[in-house]
Amino acid sequence: MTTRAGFVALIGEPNAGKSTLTNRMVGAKVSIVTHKVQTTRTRIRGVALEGDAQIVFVDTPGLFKPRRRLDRAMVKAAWGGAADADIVVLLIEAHRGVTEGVEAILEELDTVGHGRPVALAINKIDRVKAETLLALSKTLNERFTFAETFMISAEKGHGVEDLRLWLAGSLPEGPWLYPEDQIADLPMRMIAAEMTREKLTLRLHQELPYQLTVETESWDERKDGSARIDQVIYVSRDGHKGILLGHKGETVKAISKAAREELEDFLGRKVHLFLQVKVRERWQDEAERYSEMGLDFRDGDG
Ligand SMILES: Nc1nc2c(ncn2[C@@H]2O[C@H](COP(=O)(O)OP(=O)(O)OP(=O)(O)O)[C@@H](O)[C@H]2O)c(=O)[nH]1
Repeated sequence: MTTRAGFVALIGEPNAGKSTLTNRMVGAKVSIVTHKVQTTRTRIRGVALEGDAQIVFVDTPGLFKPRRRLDRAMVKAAWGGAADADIVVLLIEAHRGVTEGVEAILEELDTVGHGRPVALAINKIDRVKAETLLALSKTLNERFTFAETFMISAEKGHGVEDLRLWLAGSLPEGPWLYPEDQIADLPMRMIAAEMTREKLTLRLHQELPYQLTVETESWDERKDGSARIDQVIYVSRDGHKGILLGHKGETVKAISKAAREELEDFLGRKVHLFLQVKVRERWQDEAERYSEMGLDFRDGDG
């Protein structure tokens, strides 16, 4: 049997739907999805099987103009993902069209995309009329030579199957890169930290979710089959700690409960989750925090 395998990098502006698409392709929740932008910090890979092909998705952080060290490291990781991939898929939001951000990505693609197929996936087609969609596709195809164009709704699933089939057929021939039952190569402790961060993002308002980071400190398998997971939430100010804890610790308790339930669902067994909030004024300047997120601290040098 001839097998195919390779890496597919999903790139696009923050909120384009990269995580949603990865999850739909993989069929399991490996990358966190929220309504807030820039939720993906690490290069999360999901592995999908399609016939004889194994498609490894690199779900990159959204591309945006970096200002802070953390932002710069995230954008660097995103372009790094695209440069290493066999195929690049550019995700565009149908209702937003060719924004300044999209224009900047296209310019960068002229160099990075060189030599590998770049497919265009216009996402969120459920939000626009057919005429708008066709006009957008025409404009984009005049601007860049895409290998193929797909109109999809990552959320509703429209067009996703076509994209997956095309990717499977376009990957290079070769042995599979991961064991068949593996859906993500992120260490479980990192996935667990991402799940807690997702709950924090959903629960807290405005800037706060961007001012914190979550790390899994320890993971103990217990004799009764359950797991004890200890996580630390780093915030940069005392005030943030107060908001996070809430009245009588109610906020953090609710977050912990939601994260635990999702972890139990994911692992299919009982979980004891312990969250601790620590104030670390300059966590964004600490190299160790970056490696925990799968980022390179030096990439933030600007
Ligand atoms: N209407 C509609 N909404 C969608 C579709 N796909 C994704 N979304 C929504 O768009 C928002 C962003 O989706 P994500 O998958 O988190 O986007 P992302 O590109 O991974 O975002 P970052 O991680 O911030 O870069 C979420 O609220 C999704 O539910 C779609 O096909 N239609």
